Amino acid sequence: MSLSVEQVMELAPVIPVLVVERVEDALPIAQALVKGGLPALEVTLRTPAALDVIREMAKVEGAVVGAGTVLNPSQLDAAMEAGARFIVSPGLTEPLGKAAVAARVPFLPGTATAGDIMRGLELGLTHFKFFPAETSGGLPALKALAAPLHVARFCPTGGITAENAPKWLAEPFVKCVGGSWVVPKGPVDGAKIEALAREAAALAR
Ligand SMILES: O=C(O)C(=O)C[C@H](O)[C@H](O)COP(=O)(O)O
Repeated sequence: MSLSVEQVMELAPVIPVLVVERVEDALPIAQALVKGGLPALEVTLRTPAALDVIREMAKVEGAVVGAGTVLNPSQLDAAMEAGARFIVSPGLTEPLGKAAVAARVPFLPGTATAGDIMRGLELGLTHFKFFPAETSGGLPALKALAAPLHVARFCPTGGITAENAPKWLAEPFVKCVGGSWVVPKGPVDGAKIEALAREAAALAR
Protein backbone atom coordinates (compact mmCIF):
# COMPACT_ATOMS: atom_id res chain seq x y z
CA MET A 1 0.00 0.00 0.00
CA SER A 2 1.39 3.41 -0.84
CA LEU A 3 1.26 6.10 1.82
CA SER A 4 1.19 9.88 1.60
CA VAL A 5 4.12 11.82 3.00
CA GLU A 6 1.88 12.92 5.84
CA GLN A 7 0.96 9.32 6.64
CA VAL A 8 4.64 8.35 6.68
CA MET A 9 5.36 11.20 9.12
CA GLU A 10 2.46 10.17 11.33
CA LEU A 11 3.61 6.56 11.74
CA ALA A 12 5.78 7.50 14.74
CA PRO A 13 7.29 10.60 16.33
CA VAL A 14 10.77 9.56 15.19
CA ILE A 15 12.14 8.36 11.85
CA PRO A 16 15.40 6.56 12.59
CA VAL A 17 18.18 7.57 10.18
CA LEU A 18 20.19 4.45 9.41
CA VAL A 19 23.72 4.04 8.11
CA VAL A 20 24.06 0.28 7.59
CA GLU A 21 27.37 -1.12 6.35
CA ARG A 22 26.50 -4.84 6.32
CA VAL A 23 23.48 -6.41 4.63
CA GLU A 24 23.42 -9.06 7.41
CA ASP A 25 22.56 -6.31 9.89
CA ALA A 26 19.46 -5.19 7.96
CA LEU A 27 16.92 -7.68 9.32
CA PRO A 28 17.91 -7.54 13.02
CA ILE A 29 17.97 -3.72 12.98
CA ALA A 30 14.61 -3.39 11.20
CA GLN A 31 12.97 -6.05 13.39
CA ALA A 32 14.16 -4.34 16.59
CA LEU A 33 12.98 -0.91 15.42
CA VAL A 34 9.54 -2.13 14.33
CA LYS A 35 9.15 -4.13 17.55
CA GLY A 36 10.05 -1.02 19.53
CA GLY A 37 7.36 0.97 17.73
CA LEU A 38 9.23 2.78 14.95
CA PRO A 39 7.94 1.46 11.59
CA ALA A 40 9.26 4.21 9.26
CA LEU A 41 12.93 3.48 8.55
CA GLU A 42 15.23 5.80 6.59
CA VAL A 43 18.11 3.87 5.06
CA THR A 44 20.74 6.37 3.92
CA LEU A 45 22.42 5.73 0.58
CA ARG A 46 25.75 6.35 2.24
CA THR A 47 27.05 2.81 2.11
CA PRO A 48 27.55 0.42 -0.81
CA ALA A 49 25.14 -1.99 0.91
CA ALA A 50 22.28 0.53 1.20
CA LEU A 51 20.10 -0.66 -1.71
CA ASP A 52 20.37 -4.29 -0.60
CA VAL A 53 19.62 -3.17 2.96
CA ILE A 54 16.41 -1.54 1.71
CA ARG A 55 15.46 -4.79 -0.08
CA GLU A 56 16.04 -6.82 3.10
CA MET A 57 14.30 -4.43 5.47
CA ALA A 58 11.27 -4.23 3.17
CA LYS A 59 10.64 -7.91 4.01
CA VAL A 60 10.01 -7.08 7.67
CA GLU A 61 6.31 -7.06 8.48
CA GLY A 62 5.16 -3.62 9.53
CA ALA A 63 8.25 -1.81 8.27
CA VAL A 64 7.84 1.16 5.94
CA VAL A 65 11.29 1.50 4.44
CA GLY A 66 12.51 4.67 2.78
CA ALA A 67 15.79 5.93 1.39
CA GLY A 68 17.81 8.87 2.72
CA THR A 69 20.73 10.84 1.30
CA VAL A 70 19.06 10.66 -2.13
CA LEU A 71 20.91 13.30 -4.15
CA ASN A 72 19.61 13.02 -7.72
CA PRO A 73 16.92 11.43 -9.92
CA SER A 74 18.99 8.33 -10.71
CA GLN A 75 19.44 7.57 -7.01
CA LEU A 76 15.70 8.15 -6.57
CA ASP A 77 14.98 5.59 -9.29
CA ALA A 78 17.42 3.09 -7.78
CA ALA A 79 15.92 3.52 -4.30
CA MET A 80 12.36 3.03 -5.55
CA GLU A 81 13.44 0.03 -7.57
CA ALA A 82 14.87 -1.45 -4.35
CA GLY A 83 11.50 -0.93 -2.66
CA ALA A 84 11.85 2.45 -0.95
CA ARG A 85 8.38 3.82 -0.10
CA PHE A 86 9.56 7.31 0.80
CA ILE A 87 12.54 9.46 -0.13
CA VAL A 88 14.59 11.84 2.00
CA SER A 89 17.31 14.17 0.76
CA PRO A 90 19.68 16.54 2.51
CA GLY A 91 18.67 19.40 0.20
CA LEU A 92 16.28 20.36 -2.59
CA THR A 93 17.32 20.60 -6.23
CA GLU A 94 14.87 21.19 -9.04
CA PRO A 95 15.72 17.94 -10.90
CA LEU A 96 15.27 15.82 -7.78
CA GLY A 97 12.11 17.66 -6.68
CA LYS A 98 10.52 17.29 -10.11
CA ALA A 99 11.46 13.61 -10.33
CA ALA A 100 9.96 12.90 -6.89
CA VAL A 101 6.74 14.73 -7.74
CA ALA A 102 6.50 12.89 -11.08
CA ALA A 103 7.09 9.55 -9.34
CA ARG A 104 4.35 10.40 -6.78
CA VAL A 105 6.60 9.13 -4.02
CA PRO A 106 6.45 10.68 -0.55
CA PHE A 107 9.42 13.05 -0.50
CA LEU A 108 11.03 14.97 2.35
CA PRO A 109 13.63 17.31 0.90
CA GLY A 110 16.07 19.00 3.23
CA THR A 111 15.45 22.73 3.68
CA ALA A 112 17.14 25.31 5.88
CA THR A 113 16.04 28.67 4.45
CA ALA A 114 12.87 30.44 3.34
CA GLY A 115 14.07 30.20 -0.26
CA ASP A 116 14.48 26.41 0.00
CA ILE A 117 10.95 26.03 1.35
CA MET A 118 9.50 28.43 -1.25
CA ARG A 119 11.11 26.46 -4.08
CA GLY A 120 9.57 23.31 -2.63
CA LEU A 121 6.13 24.91 -2.39
CA GLU A 122 6.46 25.96 -6.05
CA LEU A 123 6.95 22.29 -6.94
CA GLY A 124 3.81 21.38 -5.00
CA LEU A 125 5.60 20.03 -1.93
CA THR A 126 4.33 20.91 1.55
CA HIS A 127 6.32 18.60 3.83
CA PHE A 128 10.02 19.13 4.38
CA LYS A 129 13.00 17.98 6.34
CA PHE A 130 14.58 20.86 8.30
CA PHE A 131 18.27 20.10 8.03
CA PRO A 132 20.69 20.33 9.75
CA ALA A 133 18.18 21.28 12.41
CA GLU A 134 20.24 22.11 15.48
CA THR A 135 22.99 23.94 13.60
CA SER A 136 20.66 25.84 11.23
CA GLY A 137 19.43 27.98 14.09
CA GLY A 138 17.54 25.29 15.96
CA LEU A 139 13.94 25.66 16.98
CA PRO A 140 13.99 29.49 17.02
CA ALA A 141 14.95 29.45 13.32
CA LEU A 142 12.26 26.94 12.36
CA LYS A 143 9.64 28.90 14.33
CA ALA A 144 10.59 32.04 12.42
CA LEU A 145 10.40 30.21 9.07
CA ALA A 146 7.14 28.41 9.86
CA ALA A 147 5.35 31.68 10.69
CA PRO A 148 5.24 33.11 7.15
CA LEU A 149 5.45 29.67 5.50
CA HIS A 150 2.56 28.40 7.58
CA VAL A 151 1.38 25.75 5.14
CA ALA A 152 4.66 23.84 5.48
CA ARG A 153 5.17 20.92 7.87
CA PHE A 154 8.54 19.66 8.98
CA CYS A 155 10.69 16.74 10.07
CA PRO A 156 13.67 18.37 11.81
CA THR A 157 16.79 16.21 11.48
CA GLY A 158 20.44 16.72 12.38
CA GLY A 159 21.52 16.95 15.99
CA ILE A 160 18.19 15.66 17.33
CA THR A 161 18.41 13.46 20.44
CA ALA A 162 15.97 11.81 22.84
CA GLU A 163 16.62 14.78 25.14
CA ASN A 164 15.92 17.64 22.70
CA ALA A 165 13.25 15.89 20.55
CA PRO A 166 10.32 16.84 22.86
CA LYS A 167 10.78 20.60 22.36
CA TRP A 168 10.60 20.12 18.56
CA LEU A 169 7.67 17.69 18.71
CA ALA A 170 5.66 20.14 20.81
CA GLU A 171 5.33 22.50 17.82
CA PRO A 172 2.26 22.19 15.57
CA PHE A 173 4.38 22.56 12.40
CA VAL A 174 6.59 19.59 13.40
CA LYS A 175 5.07 16.23 12.46
CA CYS A 176 8.03 14.05 13.43
CA VAL A 177 11.79 14.24 13.87
CA GLY A 178 14.61 12.23 12.32
CA GLY A 179 17.74 11.03 14.01
CA SER A 180 20.49 8.49 14.10
CA TRP A 181 20.61 8.10 17.88
CA VAL A 182 18.19 5.15 17.94
CA VAL A 183 20.73 2.81 16.34
CA PRO A 184 24.14 3.28 17.98
CA LYS A 185 27.24 2.62 15.88
CA GLY A 186 29.00 -0.72 16.30
CA PRO A 187 27.83 -4.33 16.46
CA VAL A 188 24.05 -4.70 16.34
CA ASP A 189 22.48 -5.03 19.79
CA GLY A 190 18.83 -5.81 19.07
CA ALA A 191 17.68 -5.43 22.68
CA LYS A 192 19.37 -2.04 22.99
CA ILE A 193 17.90 -0.81 19.67
CA GLU A 194 14.45 -2.02 20.67
CA ALA A 195 14.71 -0.19 24.02
CA LEU A 196 15.84 3.05 22.35
CA ALA A 197 13.05 2.70 19.77
CA ARG A 198 10.47 2.16 22.49
CA GLU A 199 11.63 5.31 24.26
CA ALA A 200 11.54 7.27 20.98
CA ALA A 201 8.11 5.92 20.05
CA ALA A 202 6.73 7.10 23.40
CA LEU A 203 7.74 10.74 22.82
CA ALA A 204 4.67 12.96 22.84
CA ARG A 205 3.63 15.00 19.80
O1 LIG B 1 22.21 12.24 4.61
C1 LIG B 1 21.03 12.52 4.72
O2 LIG B 1 20.20 12.59 3.80
C2 LIG B 1 20.55 12.73 6.01
O3 LIG B 1 19.41 12.38 6.23
C3 LIG B 1 21.42 13.26 7.04
C4 LIG B 1 20.92 12.79 8.36
O4 LIG B 1 19.60 13.20 8.48
C5 LIG B 1 21.68 13.28 9.47
O5 LIG B 1 23.03 13.04 9.28
C6 LIG B 1 21.25 12.65 10.75
O6 LIG B 1 21.75 13.45 11.74
P1 LIG B 1 22.08 12.94 13.19
O7 LIG B 1 20.83 12.39 13.79
O8 LIG B 1 22.54 14.19 13.86
O9 LIG B 1 23.16 11.91 13.07
